[in-house]
Amino acid sequence: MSQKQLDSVTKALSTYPGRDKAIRSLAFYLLLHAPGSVRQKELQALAKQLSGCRLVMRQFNHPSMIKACQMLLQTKKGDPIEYYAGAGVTIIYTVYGVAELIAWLADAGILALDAARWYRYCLYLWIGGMKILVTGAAGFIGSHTVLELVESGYDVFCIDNFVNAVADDQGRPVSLLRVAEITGKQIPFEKCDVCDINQLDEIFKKHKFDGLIHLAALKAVGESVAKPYDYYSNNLVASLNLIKMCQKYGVKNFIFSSSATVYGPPKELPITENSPTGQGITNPYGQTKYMMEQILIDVGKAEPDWNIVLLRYFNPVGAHKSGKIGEDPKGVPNNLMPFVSQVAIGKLPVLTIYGDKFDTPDGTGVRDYIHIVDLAKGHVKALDRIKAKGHIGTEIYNLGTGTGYSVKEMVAAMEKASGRKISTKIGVPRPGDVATVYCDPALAKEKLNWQAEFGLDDMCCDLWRWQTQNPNGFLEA
Ligand SMILES: CC(=O)N[C@H]1[C@@H](OP(=O)(O)OP(=O)(O)OC[C@H]2O[C@@H](n3ccc(=O)[nH]c3=O)[C@H](O)[C@@H]2O)O[C@H](CO)[C@H](O)[C@@H]1O
Repeated sequence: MSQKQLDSVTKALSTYPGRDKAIRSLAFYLLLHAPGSVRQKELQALAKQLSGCRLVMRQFNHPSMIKACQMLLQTKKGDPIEYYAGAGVTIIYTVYGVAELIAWLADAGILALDAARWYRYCLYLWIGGMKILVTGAAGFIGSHTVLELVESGYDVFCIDNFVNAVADDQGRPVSLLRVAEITGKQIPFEKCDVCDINQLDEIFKKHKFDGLIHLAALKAVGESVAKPYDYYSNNLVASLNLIKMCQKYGVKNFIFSSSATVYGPPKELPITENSPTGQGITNPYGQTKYMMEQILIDVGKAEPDWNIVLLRYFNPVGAHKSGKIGEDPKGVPNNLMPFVSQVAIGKLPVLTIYGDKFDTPDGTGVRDYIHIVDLAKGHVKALDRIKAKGHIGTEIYNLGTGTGYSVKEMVAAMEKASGRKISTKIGVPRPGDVATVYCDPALAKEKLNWQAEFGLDDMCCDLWRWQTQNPNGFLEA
């Protein structure tokens, strides 16, 4: 190539207005979506080459970058708006360039870092962080979800009314303070009851949310039977208020925390998203989840430009591997695993197994237990999908592992993780309990590129670490 040709190529590359945005975006798109593709290997190789190509092309921009910096220095005294705008853009590009270089070096095996994560950071820098309102943020699912959101580059704003969370002496949520400790980032929080529409309005007025994750709800199955009014009014009013605020302030991305309970007693196994819902739900808590699904599905039809994702959780257990956040039930736990770990640590004397005559291999109930961190990541993936696609309408996903374990298997796994004997006795079946529940998580794998990564041992070891490091939950903080 002659010098003249080289000069014109260099000039074209450094002045092309879109520069390599298209290549870069395509590379990230392929990296994020290739795992579900049949031509996964080829696509990933192509993505790597495109990304490498981007780095090479960047070199051509160096002279123009230097010139831009010179111009920036010259405009300093003249026009402050031009100066600060220029400085802002230069800083963003520099941060982006460094993140991308790290991603590429990790991808090439030169740096021992998680390349996918660094590519994701680039993507977030490029598109800009989305600001997500998280309701019920200080709870078990909330705190883990906030942590994963922050780690993935999302901006969060957290609200909680402390109905099921612990505050320190200054009224701050202890779980989210721990999340701040783990992530090294501040977690913005305001105490708010989602049923208080005026307070909610103030919050929506102050912040420009790009989406929300609605987790705030009363959730004790037995209590809901005793206090149906509280459950219907709290869970439904809270959700309706949020829908109203979203309409008023133009927030169009709504992730809702639903539950496997909407399927009622399963008619088929594994349960898919197309399995029938709403039949045989035995308690008001489950009914509120089902009703909210119906309401959101209708809102999705009336607001075609909204994105609504209904996440049907199976049985979340475990804790973050740091041992700093975990499930902190008030009083005697209703769910199996918090009960089991409290027996293991000696806070409770014995676990009553609710029936051993079910039609299962060992006679005890079988459930699809999922590690809380996997569950939390499902929310991030739902937002990633909205971000990547722009518009998805209303979608529903099962978040489970697809594997069922019995009560006896769970107790044995916890004995192994804790190294302690867990006393059990056989009781009568709990009203409404069914023999076996587990899901088919294939749709979430296909569309969200999400699947549970942690197994039974991780669930029990992480739960045990949380339990031993925090024998009284968040109270001693
Ligand atoms: C019908 C229903 O709405 N179920 C809720 C309940 O599911 P599950 O009833 O599936 O969860 P769970 O943790 O209460 O029980 C799991 C299994 O352990 C058994 N067990 C439980 C406690 C105990 O002290 N002894 C014992 O043997 C129980 O019979 C079942 O076979 O909790 C989930 C959260 O994790 C969801 O909120 C579900 O919506």
